[in-house]
Amino acid sequence: MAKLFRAVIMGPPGSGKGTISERIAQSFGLKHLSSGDFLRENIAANTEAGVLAKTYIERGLMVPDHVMTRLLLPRLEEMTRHSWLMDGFPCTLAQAKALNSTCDLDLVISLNIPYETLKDRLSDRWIHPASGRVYNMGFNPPRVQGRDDLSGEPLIQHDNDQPEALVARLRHYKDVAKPVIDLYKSKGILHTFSGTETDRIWPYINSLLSTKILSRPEMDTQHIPMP
Ligand SMILES: Nc1ncnc2c1ncn2[C@H]1C[C@H](O)[C@@H](COP(=O)(O)OP(=O)(O)OP(=O)(O)O)O1
Ligand SMILES: Nc1nc2c(ncn2[C@@H]2O[C@H](COP(=O)(O)OP(=O)(O)O)[C@@H](O)[C@H]2O)c(=O)[nH]1
Repeated sequence: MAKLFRAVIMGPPGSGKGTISERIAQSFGLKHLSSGDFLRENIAANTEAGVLAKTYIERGLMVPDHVMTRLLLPRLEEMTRHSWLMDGFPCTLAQAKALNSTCDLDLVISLNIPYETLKDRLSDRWIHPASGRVYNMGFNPPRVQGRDDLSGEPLIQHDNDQPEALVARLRHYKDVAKPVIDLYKSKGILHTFSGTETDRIWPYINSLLSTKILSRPEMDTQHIPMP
């Protein structure tokens, strides 16, 4: 059996982690795992960790490391037969160390996007809160303005996506991500991509992954695109 592939995608808010993860999942058959999705599922199901996480998210705060690891690591440990790409975790050194003790990562993608680009994208980001699906009025608009494509429910904007909150969020990202990036650099698995447009970065990520993921048929067949 081909070796399973484990990857992480990192980057500041608005850098395109979710957008690029979806493309990777579609093209390479990896399962796209998202910390935000796990949190939303747990909040909806009223689990102990979900109830706790909600109190932080409602205040616009990061969820504490021990809650994140308690929530995510058992789920990752269960995924013994799937290759996956994790988006949104780890985002602190403590989370990275906890993940390290659970699995060996093959690759880390780090997105390096200029501030002005992040500001423009996020001020135009619309979200379907129940699912976390994201839209951008210029880049990937919903089919019906202001409505989620699948459910038809209204889209919202987050206050913390607006420029006033963004500077603090980016500063926080830089502070907490730096030691994580240094750790993955020292392990020799970090690949950084810089640019202002997802469509221009994507071919480079695509060709990197094409060299790393050789045996697609062994992967989760549900996610393999039809020929
Ligand atoms: N690894 C994590 N550690 C702590 N808190 C987290 C983590 N991942 C997500 N959260 C929390 C903070 C977020 O406000 C909330 C929802 O996450 P997410 O859906 O990734 O949205 P987001 O919009 O804040 O991130 P981004 O702007 O990077 O896409 O969950
Ligand atoms: N204009 C523009 N918007 C983009 C591009 N790539 C992603 N977006 C949008 O920018 C926002 C942030 O992207 P997202 O994937 O949510 O980033 P994340 O916060 O890192 O997960 C979303 O509204 C995307 O639709 C791009 O190349 N150009």
